[in-house]
Amino acid sequence: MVAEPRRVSFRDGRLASRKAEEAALRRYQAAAWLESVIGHFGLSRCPSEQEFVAALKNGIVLCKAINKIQPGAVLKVVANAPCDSQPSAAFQCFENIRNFLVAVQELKLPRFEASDIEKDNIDAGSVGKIVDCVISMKSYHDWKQRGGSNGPPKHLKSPLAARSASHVQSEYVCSESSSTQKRLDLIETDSERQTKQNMGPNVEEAMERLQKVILNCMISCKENLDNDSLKKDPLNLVGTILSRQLEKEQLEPLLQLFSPEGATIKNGSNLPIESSNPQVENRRRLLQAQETKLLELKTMFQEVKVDFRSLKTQFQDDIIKLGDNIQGISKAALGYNQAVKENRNLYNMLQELRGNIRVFCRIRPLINSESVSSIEHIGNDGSIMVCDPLKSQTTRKIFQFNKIFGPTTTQGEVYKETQSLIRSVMDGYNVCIFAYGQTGSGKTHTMCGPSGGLSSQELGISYMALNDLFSISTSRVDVKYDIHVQMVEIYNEQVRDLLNIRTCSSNGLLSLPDAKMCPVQSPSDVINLMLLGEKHRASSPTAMNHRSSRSHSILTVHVNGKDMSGNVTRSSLHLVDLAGSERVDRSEATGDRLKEAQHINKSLSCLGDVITALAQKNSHIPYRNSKLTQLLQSSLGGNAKTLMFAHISPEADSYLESLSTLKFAQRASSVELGTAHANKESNEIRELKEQVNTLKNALATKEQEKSSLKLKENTVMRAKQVPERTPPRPRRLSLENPGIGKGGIPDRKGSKSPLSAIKFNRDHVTIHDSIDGLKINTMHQESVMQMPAGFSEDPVRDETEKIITTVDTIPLCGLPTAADAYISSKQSGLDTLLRTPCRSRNLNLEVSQTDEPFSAAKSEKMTMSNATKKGSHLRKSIQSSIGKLIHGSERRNVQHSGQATPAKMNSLTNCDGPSPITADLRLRRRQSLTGLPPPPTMSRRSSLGGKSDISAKNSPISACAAREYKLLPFSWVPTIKEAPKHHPQ
Ligand SMILES: Nc1ncnc2c1ncn2[C@@H]1O[C@H](COP(=O)(O)OP(=O)(O)OP(=O)(O)O)[C@@H](O)[C@H]1O
Repeated sequence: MVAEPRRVSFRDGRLASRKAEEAALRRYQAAAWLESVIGHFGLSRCPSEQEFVAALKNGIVLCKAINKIQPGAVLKVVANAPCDSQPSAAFQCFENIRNFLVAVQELKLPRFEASDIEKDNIDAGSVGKIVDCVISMKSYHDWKQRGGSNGPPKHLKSPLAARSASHVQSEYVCSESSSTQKRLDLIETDSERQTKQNMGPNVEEAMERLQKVILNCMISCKENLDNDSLKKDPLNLVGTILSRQLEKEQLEPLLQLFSPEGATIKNGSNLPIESSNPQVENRRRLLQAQETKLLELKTMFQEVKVDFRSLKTQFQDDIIKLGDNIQGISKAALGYNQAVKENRNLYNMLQELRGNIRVFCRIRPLINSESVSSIEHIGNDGSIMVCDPLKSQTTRKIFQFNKIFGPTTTQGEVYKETQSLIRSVMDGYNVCIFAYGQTGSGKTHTMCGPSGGLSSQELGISYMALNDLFSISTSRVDVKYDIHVQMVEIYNEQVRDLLNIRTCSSNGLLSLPDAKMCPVQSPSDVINLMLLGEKHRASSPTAMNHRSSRSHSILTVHVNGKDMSGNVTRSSLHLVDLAGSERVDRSEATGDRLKEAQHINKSLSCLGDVITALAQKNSHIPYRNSKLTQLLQSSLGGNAKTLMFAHISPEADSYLESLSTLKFAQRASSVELGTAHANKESNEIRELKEQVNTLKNALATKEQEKSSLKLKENTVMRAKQVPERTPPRPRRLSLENPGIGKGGIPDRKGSKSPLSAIKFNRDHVTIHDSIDGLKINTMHQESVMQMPAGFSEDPVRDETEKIITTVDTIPLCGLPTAADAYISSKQSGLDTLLRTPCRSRNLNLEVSQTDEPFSAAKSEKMTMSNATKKGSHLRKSIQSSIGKLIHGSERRNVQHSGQATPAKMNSLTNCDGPSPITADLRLRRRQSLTGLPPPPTMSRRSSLGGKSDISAKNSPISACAAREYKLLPFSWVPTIKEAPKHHPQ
């Protein structure tokens, strides 16, 4: 439809300016009223249309105003909602306006449409409606203030409409506009009034609305506003106007209302317009507005959706990247953790190799859960951070140990970490575990469990350790274990047996000879013994602990194992529950308790001194300052594996004690004990020991017999009283003098004999193999905390250890096995045997006679194999040698030497008969003894009588001497090679 060009006349111009004036006047009026009601809201006194609309756009002012005149009209005013481009803000504004309009409607005041105030390009009509609404609110307000008298307020419409309602006095209406108003009043004709009456209240409202619409239409269609047309056919005029307007606004329902018969009024396009209820219409409009809004929102939503999608993609990309990064970081963290773990393992290994005292720290739970803890952090790597929470300015201190157990750690978890150490007892290691810490910090809890608590969860380390030892002993079917238990306490510097109540007498070494050694067969035996021991242990209540141990208790478990092949292990496990250090002011100890506390503190201070001295590697370690340090000496300075549990009370008021414990523990962890050795004894060593023992006994018997023989001989001689004395028998000399002094100890001064050469040889060999084994035994002996001699060791072993200790001091080099053999034999009487022809022990010594450099390993190997193969043969030969020594004559010896055993046949061919070498050696020996050149021929008799050496070649002593020469250092060997030259043949 093409719009008709508008005719602009002078009158139109005047009217427009008038209308503008009117509108402005009303706007000012509305603004002034709003300001008077809600206060200044940023609008000038004479606002432009734009300013006016902008100030009311968010609906806050309007809502506030209507709430003033009708409190609670708008329940929810969305404050501070600038109607910017934000959808949420726009929606809030819309909410305000909508609520306002609903309230206005409820008050039956003229209203405008939400779209009127939201329009970006405002028009006069819309602003006019808003102004009308405000002015009507003002009227309503005035009416209410007047007490609601004189009927319901008349609402002033737009300037023109206001004039038409001429009955209503308006102070703001200028007198100049009266003529115009009069003209406009024609709108409300008599017939109209009649219609209004017929229509009822709804229709009245619809009429009002229609008036408004018409007015707007008239404003925009000014050409029709001449008196004649209005007077002639106002209905027709209005119809025309409306039909035009309808094109624009589609106000069919209103037009239908306007029709007096309710008949259909044709619009410009002659289409029927359906009648409608104004409320429905309002709703429809509202709906439309909302739909529009919804569409906008939909569009916005679509945009947001797109944005969201892109954000989602971006987010997913970021997540993937983040995942990759996290994976990288977690890999690095894993690697780091592994490195830390390896580091710790290596550190622990290093400590183990060095033999450091291992230190575990255990923190007991707070007794009063409301107290403040001084433990700030417990690290997985064995670090602990403490601070004094009672001081505002406190420095944090960090300590590092092998392991930290927090307050929630169970007994089982603690034992798990200790298990490997305890298990090594079964492999022959000495182990010492001691619990240290202030009174009440949980030492007894760790070692023995809580008082009376013997459930599997609560058992202390001691019980669990013994259980474990028993389970290992039953699982190892090839080893037979004997387990014995001792339990003592140090109470006021006295050592007391807890399993057999009496005070142990202590010698200078503070051994426990009197402590009862109880064999145990099962864990229940142990539990019974421990309960007995704990019952006897001194404990009393103090202010710090209701069951304070007043003594140091030491539970020692001795484990002796023997396997099928006869290998033996001996080890011991010391489980020490120290008494706690205490500040007597805090423990409130008096009388006996005070005395106990003094002794406890003194002995712990001595322990501290020992630890410090060990840590500083001092030459003097003050073990003897207290009974405790004396008892722990082997564990602190020996070859044992030692573990210390440092116990901490986490309470803030125990901070100083905790700090002192941590410092002590740190010092202890730096103590290097040296590598621990297993106390293993092989079967071979044991056999050798047995042999030594047998030989010792044989020697003793022989000595006895020899002295009795001598006695007999003297008696016979004395009885015969022969005037011509028989010349002394060199044979006797040869038996008695060389090498053997009184009591079987070789005469070292007789160095002219080949044995002296062996002595020389011995001086140049190194202790090896079996000597080492014996030495280990010595160390073991030292580390067994000097337990009762009767129980732990046999005399032979003691003897052997003495021997080794003596030998140890002699600088030796080369020929280790020879030295070993010599040393063992010399002390046990074997030196005599060395001169006998049937000593398989010498087999290995043959090796040294070759020109090739001596191979220690070869020799060792030979020694081992010989020792194994010829074990029984050795024993036989020793026995026969002893027989010979006691009874044998040279002749028999010669004969005997001729009857070589298979072993001898193999290896001692040179010794078995007269050979050039043996003859030569004999000659040499005789020469060395007599200093005379050897005669060309000598009878055997003369040899014995010292006159002739004929039979010397057949002498077993010579034969043996020949072997002994072969044992001598390399300087002897060339002489042997030269022997054939001097051979009488
Ligand atoms: N890890 C723990 N979990 C639960 N309770 C504990 C723990 N450690 C110690 N306790 C409790 O704390 C109290 C004191 O412990 P305990 O008697 O073992 O200390 P102590 O160091 O041996 O003291 P004292 O040196 O005076 O003998 C006990 O009641 C014990 O049950």
